[in-house]
Amino acid sequence: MTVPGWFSEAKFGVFIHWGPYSVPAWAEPTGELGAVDPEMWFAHNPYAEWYWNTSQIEGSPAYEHHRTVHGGRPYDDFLDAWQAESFDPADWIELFARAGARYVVATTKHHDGVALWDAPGTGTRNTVHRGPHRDLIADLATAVRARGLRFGAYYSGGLDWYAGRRAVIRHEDLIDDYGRPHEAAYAAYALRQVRDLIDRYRPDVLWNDIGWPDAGMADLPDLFAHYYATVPEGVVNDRWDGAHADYLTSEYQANRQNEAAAHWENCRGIGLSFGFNRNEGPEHLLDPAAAVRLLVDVVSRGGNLLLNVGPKADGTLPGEQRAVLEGIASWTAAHAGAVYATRPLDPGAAMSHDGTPWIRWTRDDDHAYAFLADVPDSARGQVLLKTGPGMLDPATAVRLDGRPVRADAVPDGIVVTSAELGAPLPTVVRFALTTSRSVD
Ligand SMILES: CC(=O)NC[C@H]1N[C@@H](C)[C@@H](O)[C@@H](O)[C@@H]1O
Repeated sequence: MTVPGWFSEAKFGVFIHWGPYSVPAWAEPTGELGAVDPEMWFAHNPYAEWYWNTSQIEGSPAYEHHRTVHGGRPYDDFLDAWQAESFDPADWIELFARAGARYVVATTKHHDGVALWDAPGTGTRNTVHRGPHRDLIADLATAVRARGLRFGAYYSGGLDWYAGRRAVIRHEDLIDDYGRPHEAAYAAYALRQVRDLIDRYRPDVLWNDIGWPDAGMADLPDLFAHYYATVPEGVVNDRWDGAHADYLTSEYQANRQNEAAAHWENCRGIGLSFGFNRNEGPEHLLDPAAAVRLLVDVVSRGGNLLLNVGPKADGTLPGEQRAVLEGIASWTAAHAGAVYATRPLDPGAAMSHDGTPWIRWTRDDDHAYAFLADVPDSARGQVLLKTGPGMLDPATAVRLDGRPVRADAVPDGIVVTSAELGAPLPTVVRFALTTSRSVD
C-alpha cells in the first residue's frame, strides 16, 4: 500500500455530499456511525443523504415526515426542486483552502443514483438536464484546481437505488447484503460511469463507496490500470470489496481498526450527517476546537481527516458549518507548520495524553511539535510533557502563536510553563529534536 507524497502530506481534505436529498435535508440526529445500535440505524438513519431509503421505512419518523410534509411525493421531485441558485464554487473552495484543506472529494453519484454530471446511461436523470442544470462536477473540479487543491470523486459503486435493485434497506436486509445490485448490467453501467469520470475530470482521488458489483469485479484491474495511466499521482481508496486499496478508510467510529494502516483517512461530517440535515443543532456539530483536535489527533497517528460539509439545496453552505471551517482556518493560520508534511513522533519519544491536559505530538525532520489543550487552571500554566531522555532540547521551545513559553528538563520529561495554555483550541510548542538521538 503506497500513496504519492501529496496525499500523505495533505493531512486534511473536505468532503462534499450534495444531491436531491439536500432539498428535504431531513434526518434524525441519532448518533455517530459505530455508536448507534445497528437495529436502530436504518429506520432512524442520521445520514440525511439516505432520505429516500429512510422515508420508505413504514413507521419511521422519516416516513411520517415525508408523508405529512412532502405528501409522499416521488423522490425525483426533489431533483427538479434542487435549483442551486446561489451556488458559487469559488466561494466554497476559498473557505476550504483557508481552513487548510489540501484536497476536496465531491459526490458524483450517491446511493440515489443521481449523477452530478452528464453521466452515460443516466439519460436526463442528472444535474445537467434537471434541477441545477449544471455540470456540478466540472464546476467543482475547476474551482478546486484553480485554488491549487486536489480534486477527488466520490462514487457509490455498491449501492444505486435507481439503476441497481431498489430494495428498501432495513436492518434485516443486511442479511442479503444491503439489497446491493450485483448483476452484469449494473456492473457495466457503473464501470462506464467511473471510466467517464476518469476521462473527463482526472480525479486525484477515486473514492468508491459500499463496494463493487460481483459481476464487475473482473473489470477492476483494467479500470485501475486505466486510472493510474490517466492520473499518475492518483489515489484509490479501500471500498472496492477488497479488489485494491492505496489507503484504508474509517468513518466516524466505524472501521477504526483501519487506522493502524500505514496510510489511512478518517471521514465524518461536521455533524452526524453527510448531507445537510436541518434537524441538526449546535449540540450535534463539532465546534472549531473539537474539529481541530480531531484533525490533530488523526495527523498525530499518521492519518488524513476528510471532514464533510453538506451544502443546502440553494448552493450555500450552512452558517454553522461555515463557522466551524472559519474556526479551523484561524487556528491553522498560525499552526500549519505543525500539521502539514509532518509524521507521527516515535511513540518512545513522547507520550500523548487523552485526558486533561490533552496532549498530541507530530514531528518533521528537525522538530517535534507538542499540542496542548484543556490545561486546567489548577495547573497554573504548567504542563509536564513525558518525553524520552535527551530527545528534545527544552532551550529551543517556541510557541507557534508567538506567546512566551518556558521549558525545563525534569527527570521524566519537560515542564512547559506558559500563560493562556488552557484554551480548548490546542496551543503548539515546537522543540528542536536533539541530534544526539534518532527518534525513528
Ligand atoms: C462504512 C460505509 O460503508 N459507509 C457508507 C457511507 N459512506 C459515507 C461517506 C456516506 O456517503 C454515506 O451516505 C454512505 O452510506
